[in-house]
This record gives sequence, C-alpha cells and structure tokens, in this order.
Amino acid sequence: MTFPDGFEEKYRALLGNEADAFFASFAQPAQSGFRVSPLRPPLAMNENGPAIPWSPTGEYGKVDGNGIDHVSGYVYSQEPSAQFVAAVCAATPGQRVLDLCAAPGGKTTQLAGQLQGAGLLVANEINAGRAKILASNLERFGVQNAVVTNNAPAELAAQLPESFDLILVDAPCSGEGMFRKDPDAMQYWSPDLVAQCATRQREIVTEAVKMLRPGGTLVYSTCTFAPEEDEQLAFWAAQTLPLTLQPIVKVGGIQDGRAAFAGGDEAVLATARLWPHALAGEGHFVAKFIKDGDAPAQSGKRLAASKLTAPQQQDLRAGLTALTDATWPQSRLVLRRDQLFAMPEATPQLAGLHVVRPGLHLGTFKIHRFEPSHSLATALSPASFHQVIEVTEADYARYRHGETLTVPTSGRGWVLLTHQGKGFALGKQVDHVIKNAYPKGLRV
Ligand SMILES: C[S@@+](CC[C@H](N)C(=O)[O-])C[C@H]1O[C@@H](n2cnc3c(N)ncnc32)[C@H](O)[C@@H]1O
Repeated sequence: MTFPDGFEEKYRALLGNEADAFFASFAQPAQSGFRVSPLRPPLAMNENGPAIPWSPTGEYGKVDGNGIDHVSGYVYSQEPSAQFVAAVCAATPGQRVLDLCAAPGGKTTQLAGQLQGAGLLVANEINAGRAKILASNLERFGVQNAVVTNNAPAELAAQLPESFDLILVDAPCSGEGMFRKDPDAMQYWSPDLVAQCATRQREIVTEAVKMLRPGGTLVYSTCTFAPEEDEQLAFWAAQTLPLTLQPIVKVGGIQDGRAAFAGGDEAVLATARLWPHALAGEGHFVAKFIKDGDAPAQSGKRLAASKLTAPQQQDLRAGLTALTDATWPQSRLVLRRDQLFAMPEATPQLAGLHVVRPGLHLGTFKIHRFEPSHSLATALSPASFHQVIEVTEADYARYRHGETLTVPTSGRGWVLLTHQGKGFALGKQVDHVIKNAYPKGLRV
C-alpha cells in the first residue's frame, strides 16, 4: 500500500517501535461485521459468525445485501470497530437521544435497538442526500421512535437547548482508520485535511454541548488515528467546555487513549483507541464525557398533532384497520401535505428545522382512501397484520424487482409479504394477483 506524503513519517514518529506492526496491519484484509437487530423476534438467521467481543449484538462476517435478513431489517452490516461507539453510548429506554452526524445510520440503528422503541431518537445529518439514505435505513430497521432532520449543528442547537440526555457526535474526520477498507480515501488525505477536520470537530462539539442537559452524556468518536482529531480534541473539550471525561471499559484488545498524543495529559487515558494491529477491526477512537451539573432535559414546546378532517379519519380507519391491529393515538399523528406520520412521544417543536421524517411513515391520503406505507412492513411484527402471505425465494426476488405475483389463495386488499417469516413488503391483492407496491427506489 502506498501512503500519501507525510502519513508514514507522521505515524513512524508517533508510534516508535509499534510502527512496524501498525503498518503491517494495512497488508491484512479489512474486517467485516454485522449486528443482529434486538427490535426483532429471535428467528433463525441465514447470517452467522463469531461474536464481536465489544458489541453485544455484533458478529464477524459479511451480510448479503439482497438477502431477506438484511432487507427485512433483521441484520445491519457494520464494521466491527464502529460497533463499539454505540456500545459506549449504552442508551436506555425512555431517554432523549441525539445522533448529530448520523448518516448512513449504523450507529443510529444501534441506538434505536438500545432504546427498544421507548424515548426519543433525533437522527440528524447535514448532507441532504445522505439524510435520505439515513431515513431509508431507519425504515428498513423498523425504527418507530426516530425523527430525521437535515440541519447544521448550530441550527439544531438554536432550537433544542439542553434537550437531550445523550448525544453522539460521530464526527466527520480524515478517515485514516478506513484506509484499509477504502484505499481510495487516501487520495484526499493531507496534513491540511487533518487540521481542517480538527477545527470542524471543535465547532460541532461546541454546538452539541449546548443541546446536552447538565449531567447528560456526550460520546465523541472518529474513524481516524490523527491525535489532533482524537486525544487532542478530547483534551481541548475537557479544558474548554463544561465536560468531564469518563472512563470507558475496554475489552478485546481495545486500548487506552494515549497521553503522549495530548501533551502528556493523563485524563485522556479514559478515552478508547481501537488499533487494527491490536484487535480484529478497523481504526477508531471514542471519548465519553458528562456535562457538568445536573438537570432534566428540557422538553420545551411539543410538536402539535395534526387535526384530521372527518373524511380523513374515516379513510385512515378503513385503510389501517383492514391491514393491522396496530394503532396510534390521535395525539401523535402528524400530517405533512398528504403524508401521515406517527411521531415519537415527546417530540419537540421542530419549527424552522428541515425535517426529513417526523416519525414513522404511516401512509398517504389519496382521493377517498388511505394507502399504507411500505414502512409498516418492517416496523410492525408480522403477527399484527391481518393478511400475511409467505412467498418463495423466487417470488421474493421477483417482487423486489417490481413484478406482480400470483398466489394460490384468492383475496382482496393490502397484505404483508413475508419470506422465511420475515416481513419485507406490502402488496395489494386482487383475487390471485399481488400488485406490486414495492417502492421504486428500493427495487433491484
Ligand atoms: C463518520 S460519518 C457518520 C457515520 C454514521 N454515524 C454511521 O454510523 O453510519 C460523519 C457524518 O458527518 C456529516 N458531516 C459533515 N460535515 C458536518 C458538519 N459540519 N456538521 C455535522 N455533520 C457533518 C457527514 O455528512 C457524515 O455523514
């Protein structure tokens, strides 16, 4: 592997005797992993591998992106070291959690699993295109209590002061820890890039702290080795902001942060380093802080529910009760043009923010009818649907391609389609035919 100018010299100087092992690790294959969703019932998995020591739901191995386990949100593909970040967060049901740099959603879906549907998860992504991918991954994973926003950290901070118990800043970084997985990323590396990232990270963490309640937890992570973005950022934050570093429990070869990388400050020993030459995973850094003081999270003004007209209520009842036993209280229904969502409990007012998804997408009001959303296929358990049709491997592939299906039993109306007992799509049955309702953007 040929490194960019300045990279090898920098790490030989920083790592001394350890440098040979560090550089030798780049000749080894990148590690792959996935997580099994705790939001799903335990079902037989097609994907299985050795456990990842620091990730309670993580396993080593590759997932088939077109396989039913992935498509139905039973598994999420995620690099092993990256799984340590949300493990450090350890969100508990009922908390108000913000994932500030969230796309494509690896850590957000892990946080959602920890929340078990209880509490508020705000998943923010500054890049509009990536925010859509984030929303789509949350949909596939069946997350019901997430709001997806597309804002700069300062815009969110202006609206949501001291509003969260837990904030994750999985910062945009120089990405050195991913060079083995994605060698093309090396072309963007330079000492200047590292310096620019470090400046931007300080700005992001400064805004994040404003949104954290006193006594709340901030977890900061990168996938780079650069001390400027890691220990030095942690040292700066603990010196400058009302934050105190917290020790992180390290297992499976995870090491302490390096005091020598932050001018000898021993407080950064509390942070965690995942080095590819010391464990089976890519390069990562994690720091955990508590904000000084103690106060409950501000809930501020709540997002008001939408008032549905009498015909809309009727169409909604007819559309949903024909499909599922699941219900949502009127107080959580939010209408955006013709799209209906169920917002999480305690969703704050989001005026002025760019909201991609104010909660679970329930469906669309059409003329005189309510069309249920694809989101329901992965958000609800198959047991809550009135009509479930199990399809073969070949029909599963055909439906995902956009084709209609022919089934042995005649029927009429919306049905859940499952494969191996896992819900992956809704379809509209007319006699023996299932008309295709698979979202165009997901077809393969
Ligand atoms: C390391 S990635 C996040 C990965 C994600 N947490 C996951 O686990 O899938 C960092 C994200 O920060 C976003 N970002 C870039 N500049 C930013 C800024 N100034 N403020 C906040 N986020 C930013 C990027 O678009 C990117 O999606």
